[in-house]
Amino acid sequence: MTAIQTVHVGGSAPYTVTIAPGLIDDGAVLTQALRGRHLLLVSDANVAPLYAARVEAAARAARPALNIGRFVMPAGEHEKTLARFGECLDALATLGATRDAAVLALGGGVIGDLAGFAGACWMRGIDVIQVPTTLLAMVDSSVGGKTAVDLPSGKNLVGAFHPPRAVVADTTALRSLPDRELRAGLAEVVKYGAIFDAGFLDWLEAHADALLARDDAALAEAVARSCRYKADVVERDPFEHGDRALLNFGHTFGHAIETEQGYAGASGDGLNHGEAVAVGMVLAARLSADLGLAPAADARRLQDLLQRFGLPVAVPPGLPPEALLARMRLDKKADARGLRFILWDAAGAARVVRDVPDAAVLAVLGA
Ligand SMILES: NC(=O)c1ccc[n+]([C@@H]2O[C@H](COP(=O)([O-])OP(=O)(O)OC[C@H]3O[C@@H](n4cnc5c(N)ncnc54)[C@H](O)[C@@H]3O)[C@@H](O)[C@H]2O)c1
Ligand SMILES: O=C(O)C(=O)C[C@@H](O)[C@H](O)[C@H](O)COP(=O)(O)O
Ligand SMILES: [Zn+2]
Repeated sequence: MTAIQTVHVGGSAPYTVTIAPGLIDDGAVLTQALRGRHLLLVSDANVAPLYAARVEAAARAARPALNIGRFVMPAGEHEKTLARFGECLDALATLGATRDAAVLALGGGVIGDLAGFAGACWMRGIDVIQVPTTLLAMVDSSVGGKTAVDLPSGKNLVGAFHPPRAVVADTTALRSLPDRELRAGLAEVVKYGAIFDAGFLDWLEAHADALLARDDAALAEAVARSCRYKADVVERDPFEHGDRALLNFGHTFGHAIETEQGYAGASGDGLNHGEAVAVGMVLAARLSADLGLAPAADARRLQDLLQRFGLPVAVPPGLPPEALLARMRLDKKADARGLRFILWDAAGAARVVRDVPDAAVLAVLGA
């Protein structure tokens, strides 16, 4: 029996992450933050048939007067676009959503980011309830208030910080998740160990088989621990002026790969976000070793763990190092002084590093 777990995210707009089996049918928890009469459920074409009717029924049972609309879009990173964002806003207009309305994001990180951004923009900001259904969304994207859509020129280039009013993670939703997506989520779980806590890497190594076998208790613990790491840093630094940037470990490389591949992860012709981050973390760890900042053994340890989780650890063929470096210059961590990298001094101890020579970056990219 897996118990209910809660993680409090403090700060000026506090909220609770509730993690337990069965929450998709729990109207009281799903609607805990609702203030008005309108709710737009946003989901994708894979998730909606599995869970949307159950969420709607539970919400209606708890709040019979609720006027619920539904916006369902095609699945995949290549759909996290301004055009779909516009359609989501149109759905809010059709619903007649007032300023006390809420958006409920039911799905993975693509839905959470896009619906969250719609919530941030509709009438300059309405409430957002995140109901993550992928491991990646439970451990990372549903928490922290980063919302965005992609442009062809770069990942998450249009977005806003807009914290949710509640996060409701039903761990039984992970049972229908494709294996590939489970592994992608494990990449962001590994990230917390890599940047904050080598002891968590020990735990992941010890529980790798249980996690891959979708053992309920192991998954629930991985979700709750990950949310705690994220809540801690987001609470200290909600707008990424400081150490929240550490959550971007592996992302400067990973985002460049995703963008260069045209966000083709869903079709299998490219890496998805978690996979690209896995490659990026290995490159960041190698770069740290090449620069003499960290032991090469720690990079090998990270690579071994990611491989054990079935994740890619090398740049896919056909992506020229120079093209990836050019993509990285439009990363949100770059500023007028140039690129900033999240590197580490050792496993569990990440930091921001400037003035990394291009040659060293190109070398880990395979030039
Ligand atoms: N805002 C943040 O802080 C943050 C953090 C990490 C990642 N992200 C973003 O999240 C996105 C990646 O999220 P993702 O990995 O969840 O991808 P995703 O949303 O594309 O979901 C992956 C796939 O799983 C399917 N799916 C989702 N839940 C399912 C379930 N329970 N059963 C069956 N199928 C299911 C989806 O339809 C999709 O095909 C990227 O756009 C990334 O940039 C944002
Ligand atoms: O919450 C954060 O902060 C993160 O960086 C989490 C990342 O896993 C996530 O992919 C995020 O969307 C990347 O942010 P970006 O600012 O580089 O787009
Ligand atoms: Zn990420």
